[in-house]
Amino acid sequence: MAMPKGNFLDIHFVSQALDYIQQGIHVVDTHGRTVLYNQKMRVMESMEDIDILDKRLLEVFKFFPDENSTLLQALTLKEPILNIKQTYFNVHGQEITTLNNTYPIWSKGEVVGAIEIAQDVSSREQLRINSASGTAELSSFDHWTGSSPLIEDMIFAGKQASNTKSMILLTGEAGSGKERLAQCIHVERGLGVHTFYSIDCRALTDDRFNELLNEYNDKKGRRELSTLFIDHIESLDLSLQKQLTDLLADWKATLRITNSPLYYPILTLSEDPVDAIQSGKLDKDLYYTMSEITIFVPSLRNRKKDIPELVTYFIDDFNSRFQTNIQGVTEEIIKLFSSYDWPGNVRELEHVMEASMFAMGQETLLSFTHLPHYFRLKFDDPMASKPALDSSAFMIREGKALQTLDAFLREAESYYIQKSLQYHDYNVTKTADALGMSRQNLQYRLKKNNVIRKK
Ligand SMILES: Nc1ncnc2c1ncn2[C@@H]1O[C@H](COP(=O)(O)OP(=O)(O)OP(=O)(O)O)[C@@H](O)[C@H]1O
Repeated sequence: MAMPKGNFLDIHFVSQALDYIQQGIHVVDTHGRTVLYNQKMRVMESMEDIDILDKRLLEVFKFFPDENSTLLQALTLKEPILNIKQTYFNVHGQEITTLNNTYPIWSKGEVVGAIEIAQDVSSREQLRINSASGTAELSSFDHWTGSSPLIEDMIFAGKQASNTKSMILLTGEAGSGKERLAQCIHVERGLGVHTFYSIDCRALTDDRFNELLNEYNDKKGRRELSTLFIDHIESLDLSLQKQLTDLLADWKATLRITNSPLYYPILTLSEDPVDAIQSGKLDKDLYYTMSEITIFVPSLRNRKKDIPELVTYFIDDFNSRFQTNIQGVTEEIIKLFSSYDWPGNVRELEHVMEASMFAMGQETLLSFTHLPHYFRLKFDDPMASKPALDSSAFMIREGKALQTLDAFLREAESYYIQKSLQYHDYNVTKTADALGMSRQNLQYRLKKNNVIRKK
């Protein structure tokens, strides 16, 4: 490749240029850490830079046990891996299918990284049958993990709803367990393991939505009752929401006449319906049509009593998947987990547990040092859940082990940005100006560093 004159071919230059390419581009270094990730890839994998940059692939994506990432294969085999279709899951548990051409990158006779050029084929496979992993297992109320009062109320409401023929709306934050609850209701209704169909509305076009509904009609046939689980309604275009309103209104009208549904719709919203209507994301008529029975799935921060039970559940689950024998976690971990707010809910806890167990050697008790690096950074002091604001807090402290330079620099960055924001009365434009960066860059850093933005 011809090199331009001057000093402008830096990583930001390259990354901006890659954003114009209509195929997903993902570049990792020799450790499998992401160094470049273009706009198309962000859309295909529903991820932001902050979720992925500088992180190892296996910290971020989950692959089936017998499949390895094509990027990691290209790194270890030191040869191109061509035309491979790969299905995997992002940190939010979303299933992604891509068709990849992956190449090692060489410098001075050594492999220094790998580049993947990917095409999205998930949209062709958005009608999932059964659970995300494609296995025959569905969750049931008999094995629900968590028994806090809010969960008891939710299970009670779920069981009552299962006794009706009505459509059901599940609301709750991302990762709180809505799909899991939908599966429990399906099982409680006595429906078969292969009759739980799900459509994820994120990134669906008009045509694709209709195609999926037709595919569903073809697949479900007329013999066995099924659930049609429509996930993330708020992501549908308003015109599609109108279509969905009509479909659900027809469904209700048929039920009134025949008193026996052809299928059971269960829908989800990951936002507060009132906020979503006010912000113009959710059609009011759709909301009224689908909200006959609404069940709220509580966020993990409002039911921290469930954390020890969930931790034990994930240890057992990953022990059996990874063939390990981890016995438990230290008390410090439970205290620390209970002091944290879990914005990504149970899914975030699941990922933290998975990454921590992955990092363990022969030890049988999971402790602070096993937690993923990015997660440890949130807890300068294992008992604190907010980044330090006192200038002395991120300096060298007596009786405390030195942190790595990388961790120190991140902390310093977070501290300096926070102070600058306070100084400029939380005005992002003025702060960005003063710090000599674009507004967009500052916003990215605010997110990256979990900086608190309001007084
Ligand atoms: N009670 C639970 N016990 C064990 N695992 C759970 C529980 N609740 C949720 N999970 C796990 O957490 C992850 C997120 O759950 P789920 O997909 O049901 O959430 P969601 O609310 O539908 O998320 P999203 O809105 O992002 O689609 C899944 O891997 C799920 O298996």
